Amino acid sequence: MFQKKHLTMGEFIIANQNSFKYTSGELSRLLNGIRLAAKVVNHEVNKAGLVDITGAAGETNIQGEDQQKLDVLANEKFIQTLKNREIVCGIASEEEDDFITINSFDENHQNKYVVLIDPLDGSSNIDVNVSVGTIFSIYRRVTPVGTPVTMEDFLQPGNKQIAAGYIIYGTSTMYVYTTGHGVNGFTLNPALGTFYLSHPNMQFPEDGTIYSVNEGNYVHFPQGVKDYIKYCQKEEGDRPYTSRYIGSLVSDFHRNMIKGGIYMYPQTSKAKNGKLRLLYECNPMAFLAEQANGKASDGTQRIMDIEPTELHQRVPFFCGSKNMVDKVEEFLRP
Ligand SMILES: O=P(O)(O)OC[C@H]1O[C@](O)(COP(=O)(O)O)[C@@H](O)[C@@H]1O
Ligand SMILES: [Mg+2]
Ligand SMILES: [Mg+2]
Repeated sequence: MFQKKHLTMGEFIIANQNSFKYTSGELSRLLNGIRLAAKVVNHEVNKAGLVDITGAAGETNIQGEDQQKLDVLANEKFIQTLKNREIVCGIASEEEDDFITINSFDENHQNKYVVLIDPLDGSSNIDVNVSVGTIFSIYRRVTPVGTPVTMEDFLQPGNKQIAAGYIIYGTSTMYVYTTGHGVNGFTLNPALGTFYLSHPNMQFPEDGTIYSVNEGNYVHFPQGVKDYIKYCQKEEGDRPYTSRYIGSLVSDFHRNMIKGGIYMYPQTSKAKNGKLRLLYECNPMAFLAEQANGKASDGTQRIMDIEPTELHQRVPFFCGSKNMVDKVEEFLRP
């Protein structure tokens, strides 16, 4: 993998597209399409508060959540940009009840890729100027080219992903992705509008000292999670660990990947599958975690081996430094 620092993202994609099994330039164009939409959304996010793009949009999505104006705007920008790139045959989004079929310009369903997207992650942080993100997951279709895309193309296990990544709109804007050859991070130079390779070959430290969980739900957690949190807080060895929870999955994951830590969104007595969505939150973050020497599980099994059954299904999520995820699985074992 060619990872010379300060390469532009465009140069990096071209330099490395031969490491990709189906090299035809289509995946490169798809990754570049996401980069374009990310810049448009970044521009909007940066002026949140100045112009009327904060607050609720007045609609609820299929999850029963109030859609924020930026959820809707980001959803539109990514869908429009991907539609125009003549590569995608279908898109599924957190903000769309059902998947969207995208036909090729020649009307013969020639496109090969499906994209699953969380257009704006960390919606509860939009209005309070805390970092948010976008998460994406890419698969090759399983139904034959020349036919319309079907649900089967979206309900693939995470271990079939060909690429995944996120954009973080934070103190700087970064694009972090994998195509199954490690994880690389690119930082946007806002003056030039160009992403540069700033974080080559990102790796989770095997051990960490940060745990990220919404402790406000503590009383509703399974006993094993409660015991693990107590373990993190115990004065012993390199503990107590530090509690850090931003409330944006992308941002908590990003920090933990750099510093070493674990992010948890467990099941609760109120939500037996937790909150996070398997297809466009947990699978892409799990692919990145594993490619960065980390680990992701639902407490008992590998996230990427879960056979999906629904577009918006939720799963408990434990993700981060390998030894920390092993430890919480130990506490969760009956
Ligand atoms: O407020 P809670 O219940 O702790 O949930 C926070 C979690 O929910 C999310 O906001 C869910 O994602 P969306 O904002 O895309 O719906 C995660 O980013 C975050 O980690
Ligand atoms: Mg999300
Ligand atoms: Mg979202």
